[in-house]
Amino acid sequence: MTHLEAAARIAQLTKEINHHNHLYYQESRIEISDFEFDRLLEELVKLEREFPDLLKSDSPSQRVGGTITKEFQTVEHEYRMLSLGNTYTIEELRAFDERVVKGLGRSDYEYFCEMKFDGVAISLVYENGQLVRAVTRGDGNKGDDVTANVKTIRNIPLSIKAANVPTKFEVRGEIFLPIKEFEKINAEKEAKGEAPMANPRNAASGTLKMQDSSVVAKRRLNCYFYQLLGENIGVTKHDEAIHLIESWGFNVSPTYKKATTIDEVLDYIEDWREKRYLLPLDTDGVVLKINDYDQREELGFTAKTPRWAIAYKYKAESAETELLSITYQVGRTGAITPVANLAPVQLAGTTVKRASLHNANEIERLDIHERDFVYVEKGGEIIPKITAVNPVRRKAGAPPIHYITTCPECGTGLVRKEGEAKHYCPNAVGCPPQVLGRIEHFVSKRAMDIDSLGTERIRALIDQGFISSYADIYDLDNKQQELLGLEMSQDQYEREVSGLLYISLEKALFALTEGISYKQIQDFLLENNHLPLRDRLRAFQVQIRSWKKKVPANVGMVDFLLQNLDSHQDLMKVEDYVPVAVVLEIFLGRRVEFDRILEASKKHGTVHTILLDLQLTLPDEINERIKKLKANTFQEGVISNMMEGIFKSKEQHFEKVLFAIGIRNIGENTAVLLAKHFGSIEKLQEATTEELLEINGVGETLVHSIREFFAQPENLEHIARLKAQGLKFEMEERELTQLGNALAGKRILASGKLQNFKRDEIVDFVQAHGGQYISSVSKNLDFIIEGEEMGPSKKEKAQKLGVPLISEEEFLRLVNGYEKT
Ligand SMILES: NC(=O)c1ccc[n+]([C@@H]2O[C@H](COP(=O)([O-])OP(=O)(O)OC[C@H]3O[C@@H](n4cnc5c(N)ncnc54)[C@H](O)[C@@H]3O)[C@@H](O)[C@H]2O)c1
Ligand SMILES: [Zn+2]
Repeated sequence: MTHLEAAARIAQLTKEINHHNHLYYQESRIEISDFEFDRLLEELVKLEREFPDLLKSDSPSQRVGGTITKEFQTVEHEYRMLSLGNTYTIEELRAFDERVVKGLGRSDYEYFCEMKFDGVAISLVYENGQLVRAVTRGDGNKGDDVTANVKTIRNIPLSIKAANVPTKFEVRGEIFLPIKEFEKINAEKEAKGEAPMANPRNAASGTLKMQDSSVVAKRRLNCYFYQLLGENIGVTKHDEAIHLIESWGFNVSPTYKKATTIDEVLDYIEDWREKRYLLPLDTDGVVLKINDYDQREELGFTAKTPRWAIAYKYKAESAETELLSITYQVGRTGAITPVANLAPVQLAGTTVKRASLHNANEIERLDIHERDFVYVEKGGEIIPKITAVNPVRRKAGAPPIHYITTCPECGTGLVRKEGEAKHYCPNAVGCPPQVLGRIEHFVSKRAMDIDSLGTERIRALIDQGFISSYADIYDLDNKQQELLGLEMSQDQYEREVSGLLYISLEKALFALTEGISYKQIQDFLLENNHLPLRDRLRAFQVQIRSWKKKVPANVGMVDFLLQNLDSHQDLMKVEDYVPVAVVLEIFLGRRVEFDRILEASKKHGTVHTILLDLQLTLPDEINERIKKLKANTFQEGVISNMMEGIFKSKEQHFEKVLFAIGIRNIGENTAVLLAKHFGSIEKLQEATTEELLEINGVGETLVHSIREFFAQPENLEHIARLKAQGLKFEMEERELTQLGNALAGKRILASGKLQNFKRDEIVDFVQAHGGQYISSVSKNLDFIIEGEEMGPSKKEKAQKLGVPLISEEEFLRLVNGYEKT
């Protein structure tokens, strides 16, 4: 490589690495795996070594990757927080060991092996036994002061009472989100239709940088400690330090081990290669450190890493498998997510059947064709990822995958907003998962608060055609009769391509027989599932005889089923299922022609709705039998409970209704602001852009959302219907004091001139959001809002007392940010 080529490549690598560092540390996101990232960095280091004159002091090879964010106070570290050199190969580990021998001039040293925890580095400073500061690694020299957030982590000791505690010391460790917790949060996010978080590490770093500690407290972050620093701390070896901090109450992972040779280190690495998946957190390797502090000092440091420690990183496991198909999921906000269905393959201790594909760009980038063999990898992410296609195994003539252009749920043409990678279904009012999302929001606690309408019930009502918008909820009152017996779940049904509805064989046999439990039938069918359908039914008759359960009646009913199946042979297409029409014919055959039953079973999704369509009056005995075909059904208690909740919700105040109708970007607090300001939905609808922008916290985006909402005729129709039902679309005469809880428990003072508030307005505003306004500077304050021309003496006092100052803008973001979470 020529000097010129090297210079160009170095510039390119620098740009790329800086980009990934920014994503990783600033935005808690990744676009490439750690392995790919480390390869880029390695290439850069190699080039810089070859062409030393091209090494710049601000090269990413010379700096610790993180940076400082402006939302937090910046604090200088007393001892620099460094990176670790890392390697993915055993050879390089041995080379490291040889360098240690050379550096020390002898080989009587010990290694201390620890797992490399994949979280966020943190430094805690204690003075006189009290936690005084928690700071992120930042750029290694300076970091963000995140003390308030760290204090919410339960197993971090706020004060330490022990005899041997030095007056001042620092401990370092890794903050992480336990995998279980991560999965729980993601499940909740998914249920709300929000984008899930990519992996526990990103989730932990994102959480740690939140502005509102009360939200941080709800996420159960945890921490493992692995370093003690300070003057006169009374230990000379790392293992002693670990035991000491453990005795002071710091959480230490019990996975550490001492080793006297590099071979013992390699054993440790092998030992944990698979076992690490059983740990409660993600780990990405092993760190080995020289145990003795004097020896560490002898070895010293490079610009960004110690020479006495190194990380061995496990390379993400990869496996090859066949792509079977791609499913396109529609989220509750209309976002489309493609998911690859794979031939099952073993990977990192689990069986993988699905992998995420993110978006259309990703499919294009990978150049996936139908039925390709693909490589899947489990990196930092919980859901495995397709990393590449194996072109050698591509089937001749396999067409490339074309991204869908219409919504798989409702058929509407998909759109893609500028600058966004995802496609969306724009049919917010008619697309079933979006309708579900909107109705869930409408009935939620902080909106109309109808808790008797849970997700499963809403889904049942939508699927069976009883509601298709939130306005329909208030018409259910007139349909109570039809709701009786509505099926909650439709798991026992299957629909065949022609549209015909099938029901599971066990449900059918359960309804046709008497005195035999559902469990007995299931067990019998499972044991005999090697037999073809007709033989299985005959065997079942033999079984009924040996059970001696109502033999003539039960055997006779199974005979009916066999006969009916014979006469409708053309309908039998789904394994382990029988056509609903064929079963119903046995019960209803004398009352209605088969063709009508058949037609109805093509139109409807449940036995309940088929029967409503047929409009028959049936004797109780038959009704009881048919009921056994259904899954959980709506009973009178459930219905009256639902109706009561719906009726009561009409009392909800205007601001709740305004929040409930789901205008994009209107959160709970904004709804209150708008309701208070305009007083009625008409006034809001008529408001000019200028009038809207005058309100604190209303920006262009919100104005656009409001316009968009009122431009849709369906929304206007829904509002008209809700109004007719008596919902409140205007403010009542009453004192409005409580706006929200964003500042709950916070003690706040504002100083200097504020842009958005007059003196008494800010007091009201703080109180209305649950905070307490304090009139003088004291150490009890959580923070001070720093206005223009804040008095210097006040400022000095605040800084002395360690009370954080935040700008007015940050303060507003705090209140509004809370609203959005
Ligand atoms: N995929 C991407 O886009 C991307 C971007 C930037 C960085 N990265 C990855 O992140 C890593 C970041 O590098 P880095 O400079 O933060 O160093 P590092 O994470 O490789 O190593 C240093 C850090 O390890 C942590 N650590 C965990 N367990 C430890 C233990 N037992 N003892 C000591 N430290 C322990 C500490 O937080 C320490 O700060 C790189 O290896 C790279 O793979 C990836
Ligand atoms: Zn759709």
